[in-house]
Amino acid sequence: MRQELRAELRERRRSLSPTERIRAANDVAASLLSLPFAPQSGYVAGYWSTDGELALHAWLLGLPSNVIPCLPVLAPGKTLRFAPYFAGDPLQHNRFGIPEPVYSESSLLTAQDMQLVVMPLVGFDDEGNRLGMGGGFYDRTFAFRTAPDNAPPPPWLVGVGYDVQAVSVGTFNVEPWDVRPDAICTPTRQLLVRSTANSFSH
Ligand SMILES: Nc1nc2c(c(=O)[nH]1)N(C=O)[C@@H](CNc1ccc(C(=O)N[C@@H](CCC(=O)O)C(=O)O)cc1)CN2
Ligand SMILES: Nc1ncnc2c1ncn2[C@@H]1O[C@H](COP(=O)(O)OP(=O)(O)OP(=O)(O)O)[C@@H](O)[C@H]1O
Repeated sequence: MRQELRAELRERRRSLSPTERIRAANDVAASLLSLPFAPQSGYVAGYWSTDGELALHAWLLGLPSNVIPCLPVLAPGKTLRFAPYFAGDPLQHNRFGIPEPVYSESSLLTAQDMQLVVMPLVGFDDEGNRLGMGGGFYDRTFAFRTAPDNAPPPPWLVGVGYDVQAVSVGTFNVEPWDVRPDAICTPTRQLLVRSTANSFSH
């Protein structure tokens, strides 16, 4: 069921016009930069948009100068690590054909090193539940944010997608391993699931 829904939602985001994409990238950048927990220093991670994903270049350009942007890198065990990336740095394709920075093992950063991570959405609902590409990469990488550890942020996790990726609550089942983002930003909405490090919301 998740697979059919993913196919439909991926098709929806691929079919948006260039004008809609440019506007969405600017609006989401403003939304991300205005989050109550937007970091002023440290490492943050975005993603290199593919398959119609909402592009993050406008957000990257607007980051405070003490913030170091990173991109996800495929790591052993179907997890992610992160490598600093600045415009113009060399890239290489991973096994999904998604560009990653050309990195040395020793320069890789872990999930715990990040202040904030933007996670691409395939779908989401009004309770802030997230549907991804289906690899479980983000879920595995940030499993320490869910039971039994329930570690508080950072990293703050923020889902990003277009408004057409919204579905009603119950359209997809939430699984025990699903990591719920702390916020979801779309071009028109900023859904705060949790906005302080101390408060747990359900
Ligand atoms: N831009 C971006 N980068 C990302 C992710 C993402 O969702 N978006 N990821 C988020 O997890 C990780 C990669 N996860 C992925 C999981 C599945 C597929 C994918 O295209 N699967 C194909 C078929 C599988 C295959 O080629 O073996 C498909 O579903 O059609 C791509 C990336 C890390 N980097
Ligand atoms: N913490 C975990 N430990 C082991 N396996 C996991 C974990 N989290 C997810 N998985 C596995 O990953 C698979 C895909 O999970 P799911 O459908 O939730 O992916 P997704 O959140 O859509 O993808 P992604 O996180 O890559 O964007 C599931 O079959 C699940 O068994």
